[in-house]
Amino acid sequence: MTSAKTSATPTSADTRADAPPLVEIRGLSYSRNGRPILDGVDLRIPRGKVTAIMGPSGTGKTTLLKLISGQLEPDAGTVLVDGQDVNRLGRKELYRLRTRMGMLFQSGALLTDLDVFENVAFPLREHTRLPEPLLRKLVLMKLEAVGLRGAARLMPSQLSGGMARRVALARAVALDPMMIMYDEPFTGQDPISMGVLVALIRQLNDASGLTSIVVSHDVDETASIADYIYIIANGKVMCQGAPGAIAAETSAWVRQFMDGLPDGPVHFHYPAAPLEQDLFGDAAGVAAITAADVADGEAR
Ligand SMILES: Nc1ncnc2c1ncn2[C@@H]1O[C@H](COP(=O)(O)OP(=O)(O)OP(=O)(O)O)[C@@H](O)[C@H]1O
Repeated sequence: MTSAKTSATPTSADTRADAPPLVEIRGLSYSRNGRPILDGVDLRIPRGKVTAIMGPSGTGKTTLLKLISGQLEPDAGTVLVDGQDVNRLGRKELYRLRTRMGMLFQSGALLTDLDVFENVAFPLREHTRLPEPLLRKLVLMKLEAVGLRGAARLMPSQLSGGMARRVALARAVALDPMMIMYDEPFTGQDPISMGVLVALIRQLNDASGLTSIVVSHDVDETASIADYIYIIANGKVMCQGAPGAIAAETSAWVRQFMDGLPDGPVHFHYPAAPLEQDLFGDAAGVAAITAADVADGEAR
């Protein structure tokens, strides 16, 4: 008799190569005040993996996370999360789905009048009716996972920036979400804290069977833990691939972004008249920069 092969955990079953992605985005467009931010973006976030979304400042990465969590509504396209179209869900269903999405935003401050323990306990008290002894165990386990069980009774004002970010991370995973979205998790961290956070994101992802989306400008750190990278610019996916493939990519645009080169297809200089003309010509030279010059400069 042959026994059917069963997976040890639901997570290992979900991460099969043929499993549908946890997040699937098709033809997503979004504009603000008539200005297109995202323009026909297609993207797949596989289960159990760390997917990085990178791109220049102001290119719509945070906007994309807000569209995934249903905080914003797209002009066109669909966002499927765990098979559910977030823009077709009723309020209650969307709320329920959101409790399964952990978020760690750069500005995700801790509640200053609650200690570390109570900050992590907060979502559990809000969304569950767990008996106190069980809640206590869960909070301590989450704090243990980020290395801060010993800091449970400290107040946020007594924490370093890196510790505060780790407490926020413990709080973000308190409800055991299926996925976690990080928006610039390394900003303002010293190299040691950054190294700790980088390792922690990968560790939490793998140990808890999470799916992680990391939006970051920190190219090397992010590439070091990502399974797959999307680079977004001008409202579109400019490039995508495994970190090795992106590292081997030769396009001038991708090289400028990944290698942090000050000049390239994205210009260092805002379009201007020749320097000699500005310095030694008449003042009209400055006024002579027309809207057409600017448009031409941006198109180059
Ligand atoms: N509330 C808002 N009102 C109007 N415009 C906005 C608002 N929020 C964002 N934008 C604009 O939308 C565009 C995309 O912003 P978004 O924050 O998504 O970019 P980003 O890629 O995350 O940038 P960064 O890397 O600097 O955080 C930017 O041009 C920004 O100015």
